[in-house]
Parts: sequence; structure tokens; C-alpha cells
Amino acid sequence: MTELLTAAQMRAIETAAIESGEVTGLELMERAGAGVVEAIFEEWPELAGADAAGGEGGIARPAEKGGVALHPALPDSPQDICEQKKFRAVVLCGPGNNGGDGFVVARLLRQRGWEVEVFLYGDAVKMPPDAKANYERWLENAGVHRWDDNFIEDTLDECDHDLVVDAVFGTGLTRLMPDDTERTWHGFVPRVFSWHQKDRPKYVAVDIPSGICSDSGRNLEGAFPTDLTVSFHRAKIGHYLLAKGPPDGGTLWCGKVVVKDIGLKDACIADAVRLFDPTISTLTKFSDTHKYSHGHALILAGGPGRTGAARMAARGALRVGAGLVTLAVPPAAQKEVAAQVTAIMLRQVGDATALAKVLEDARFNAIGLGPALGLDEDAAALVATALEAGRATVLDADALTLLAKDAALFAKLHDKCVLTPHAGEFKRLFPDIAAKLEAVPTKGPAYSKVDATREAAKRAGCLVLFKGPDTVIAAPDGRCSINSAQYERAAPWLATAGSGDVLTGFIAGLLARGIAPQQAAETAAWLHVECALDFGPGLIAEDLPEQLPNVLRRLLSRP
Ligand SMILES: NC(=O)C1=CN([C@@H]2O[C@H](COP(=O)(O)OP(=O)(O)OC[C@H]3O[C@@H](n4cnc5c(N)ncnc54)[C@H](OP(=O)(O)O)[C@@H]3O)[C@@H](O)[C@H]2O)[C@@H](O)CC1
Ligand SMILES: Nc1ncnc2c1ncn2[C@@H]1O[C@H](COP(=O)(O)OP(=O)(O)O)[C@@H](O)[C@H]1O
Ligand SMILES: [K+]
Repeated sequence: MTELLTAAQMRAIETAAIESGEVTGLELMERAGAGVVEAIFEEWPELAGADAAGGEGGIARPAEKGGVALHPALPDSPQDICEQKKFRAVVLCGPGNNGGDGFVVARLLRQRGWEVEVFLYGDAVKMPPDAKANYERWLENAGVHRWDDNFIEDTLDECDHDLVVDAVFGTGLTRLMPDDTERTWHGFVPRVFSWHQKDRPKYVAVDIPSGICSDSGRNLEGAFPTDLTVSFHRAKIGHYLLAKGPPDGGTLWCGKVVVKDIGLKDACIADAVRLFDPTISTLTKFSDTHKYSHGHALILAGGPGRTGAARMAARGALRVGAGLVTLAVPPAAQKEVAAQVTAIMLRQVGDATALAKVLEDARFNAIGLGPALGLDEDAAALVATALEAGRATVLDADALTLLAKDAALFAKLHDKCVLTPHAGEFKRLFPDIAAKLEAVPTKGPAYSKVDATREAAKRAGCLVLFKGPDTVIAAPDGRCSINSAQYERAAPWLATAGSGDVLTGFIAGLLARGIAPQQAAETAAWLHVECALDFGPGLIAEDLPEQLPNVLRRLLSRP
């Protein structure tokens, strides 16, 4: 599993490496800049075509150290900049070490013969030492434009650039994007999202798009969207939490995330958030004795006309490997369900008393309930009885709404429970936490979906799986992972009616197999996305369980 870091964790790793003497900050910055250039050429090999003919010093410019004034030898109109055609880049540098990385990128591109224009936001005199060293090194052979929103906007509009590098702010973004970057942002958004515009420049973010908070993924107003984001050592949490999309759609701000090794060692970070990837051992844990050793899941169905959700959950539980699955069905819906299922068993459960009777059989070791269960008192009594049984239990949909309405019911949650809210259900269950998440952020690090899910899990005393393309799974003790359906795992067609019901079944099935709640929820969520990717667009919820054998076969044949 890959660790995702916060800015503070990344800074601590960097500081420890520098203090131990194994590397200097300047070396790390050089590797970071080189990593960005390498990633650019890997992503767009056609840009690597330039030879090093220009070389450093290829364009003679008087040196001017220490100042931020517009360099006297630089052209002062976009037309002048555009005069000559070779590979062209604009590098936007900020006042911190992110800007320092930008100066390295600018120098390395220039060494390859590129024409590079650099704009600096902020005061060079106040730059941190490594960034300043690279700024000064750049000034030895070239110049820097002082930040001017209008000039940048016009330059980008009028010139035939191949590349724009955003090195304005990285992990050090602490407050809203400044007003004087606004026009540049207005220029970025339509250009980056006009995907069909031929020959538009490639947009690359150093570490994270400026304006996106690296701990929360939230947009501190005016984020610069990009095609490619190049981060260092480990991806940051913010790369995987979905910021609200730009005005014209929900495309991700980061474009694609590439992580470059800069020679830092792994550190043991106790509370790191992880990007989930399953271990095969979880799924191969088939016993060779009998079906009961693979557990028996009980899925509660709703009344007549509302049994489809539970049937899909039951099918999911069976496909994921529960030894047996029984649907607990109200008498009035018995015929409807019997006509539709074969491998799944049925039990009549008319009320909470009947459920308690069924659960006297200790072989029912996992329960799934909520999808289309109903919201009346009888349904609430079923939830109470299920919780009192103390089994591994996944609660979804109506069960979550019932929990939100009744504090006494909520208090019955225990450490073998898994709650699977989508954003609306999360808000019903944890309105105060959701309000913090919905509040417009004004500073970094901003409150994140990870923070919210951890807080919810602690309050509920059980595992919480907060759904979405960036599903966050947190345990009460703070252990936390993200199951991403973004970037190369994007599967927006998974957002289809009933797909959450199947997820409930996957979790219940894995719980029945004796897998602990956190591992069961993480594995189920991962398999769920994998099934959607395997099937592709056109998917409906019923397809998900049927896709599982293919996914499992592929997983089990992994080297
Ligand atoms: N850590 C590592 O291992 C490595 C890190 N590396 C690189 O360093 C980057 C982190 O550098 P960083 O810490 O200097 O922060 P950075 O993002 O440049 O910004 C800080 C500056 O911005 C300013 N500022 C902030 N918000 C603002 C706003 N809204 N509006 C205006 N100003 C604002 C802030 O001002 P202040 O808050 O101090 O007043 C300060 O001047 C990281 O992303 C990576 O690229 C690599 O070299 C490899 C190794
Ligand atoms: N854009 C998306 N990309 C991938 N998966 C998504 C996306 N939006 C939602 N999902 C997933 O789809 C499922 C929807 O579940 P839910 O909202 O409970 O729907 P339903 O109640 O119809 O079953 C969840 O597993 C959620 O994580
Ligand atoms: K950046």
C-alpha cells in the first residue's frame, strides 16, 4: 500500500534527511526539478526532441543578481517573446521552494535549447536559501519577469508555447490564492479544459497545482488546473481527494499524477493515510473444509416491490466468497424474492422478534442491512436487533437514515460495524462534521474528507466508508485509506442506481469470511471499482457481482 503524505509529514522527512547529512536541500531541489523535466519528456516524448544546442548561455543576457526588477535585456511585449520558433516554455515561479524547483526546471529546459520565460511571484529577497540560490543561478544567464497578471495572460494568449510550468505554490500554500494571480488563473482554466484545442501548450504543475491544498485537495480559490502534476517521494493526500471541479466540469485539477523519486528514504509514519491496494492473501483465504468455514451472511430485504436492492447485495456477498448467503424477507415479499433467486437461501423474517430468533443461530456471522429496508418503526426495530446481536454488520442506505434519526440506535453501534454513507447520508448522520467539510476553506491546510471520515469513525466507534470517486475509509483509531476511482482508475459509470447495494453485499460477504471490518471494507471498495473498470461504460449494478470472477482470477494470477 502506498502512503499518501501531508505537507508536514513530507517536510519532516526532508528535514530528517538534511539534518542527518545524507543530502542537502539544494540537492533535493535539483532532483525535484530534474524529476519534473524527466516526467514531462516521458509524458510527451515529442517535446524531448530539442537538442542541447542552445545550452546554458546560448542566449546572452546580462546578469542581474538579487533584484526582482524586470530584467533590462528582456523583451517587454508578448510579440517580442514570440518572434522565434523553437520549443518554448513559460515557467511561473512562486516565492518559496516550489518556485525554487521552477527555477531548476527553467534552467534544465534552457540547457536543452528551449526558449524559457520566467515570471516570479513575490519578493526574491525573501526567498528561502535554496530557492534563492537557484533564482540567482538562473539570473547568471537569463532574466526574470516580475509577476504581472495581464502580461502573463497576454503572453500565454499570443505566443505559441509548448509548455507552461506552474511552480507558484506547492505544499506551502497557507491561505487563499492571491488576487493578483486571478487573471492568470482565468487564462489557465479555459485553455487547460479545451481538450480539443490542437497544439495548445501542455500544462504541468510542480508538486501540486497552485491553489490546491496538498493536505485536503481543496481549492483555495483560483487553482491552476494542469495536464500533468509531478510530485516528489510520495503522492500527497490532496492529489487523491477530489476538489470541486472547474466551472466547466468535474475534471481533475491534477490531470495525471506522477511521483518522482528524489532519493529520500521511507519513514515510518504511524498515522499516514494509505492508497489502498489489496493483498492477495486476503482473497485467497479459502478454507478446504466446508461452506460454513467461509461464513454465512444474512442480508435483510425490504417489503414487496423493494427487494431488488437486497437481492443484489446478496448476490454480491455470494460472489465475493461467503460460504452461504440468506435473505431475510418479510412474508409479504416471500413470493417475489423466491421467484428471482436460486443459490441464495430465504428465511421469513416478519419483525424484530423473528430476526432475533434467526440470529440465535451463531453460524450467521455477518449481517448486511439498509438497502430499501424502509424507514418505519419496524425497520428501526430490525436495525436495533441486528446491532444487539453483536455480529459483524454493514449498515447502508435506510439503516443509516434510521441511525441519524435516533440517538439511542446510534449508540448501539459497535466495533464490528461498518457504515457506508454517500455524501447525503454522511450529512444526515454527522451534520456538524459535514458542515465543516462544506464550509468554504480560507486557509491551508483545509479540513478534508479524510479529517471528516476519521472524526465520524471516532464518534460512531466503528468503521466509516465515505463513498465517492475518492472513497475514504477510516477506523475509530485513525487508521485511514483512500480507495481511488480517479486517474487511471476513473470509472464514473460506477455511479449507477444500486451499485452501493452491491458494495454492501461485497463487504458483508468479506465480513462473513472472517475478514476484519477495515480490511473487508477496503477490499470490497477496491473490488467494486475494479469490476466497474473491467466491465466499462454501460454497466448496471447487476453486472458488478457477475464481473467479480474475472477480477478475482486476474488478481489471483498476479505474480
Ligand atoms: N519538502 C521537501 O521535501 C521538498 C520540497 N520541495 C519543494 O518545496 C515546496 C514547498 O516549499 P515551501 O515550503 O517553501 O512552500 P511553497 O509551496 O513554495 O510556498 C511557500 C511560499 O508561498 C507563500 N504563500 C503561501 N500561500 C500563499 C498565498 N495564498 N498567497 C501568497 N503567498 C503565499 C509563503 O509565504 P508565507 O506564508 O511564508 O508568508 C511562502 O513564501 C514543495 O511543494 C516542493 O515543490 C522540493 O524542492 C523537494 C523537496
Ligand atoms: N464518480 C464516481 N466514480 C466512481 N465511483 C463513484 C462515483 N460516484 C459514486 N461512486 C460510487 O458509486 C457507488 C454509489 O453508491 P450509492 O450512492 O449508495 O448508490 P445507490 O444508493 O444507488 O446504490 C459508491 O460505491 C460510490 O463510491
Ligand atoms: K505548483
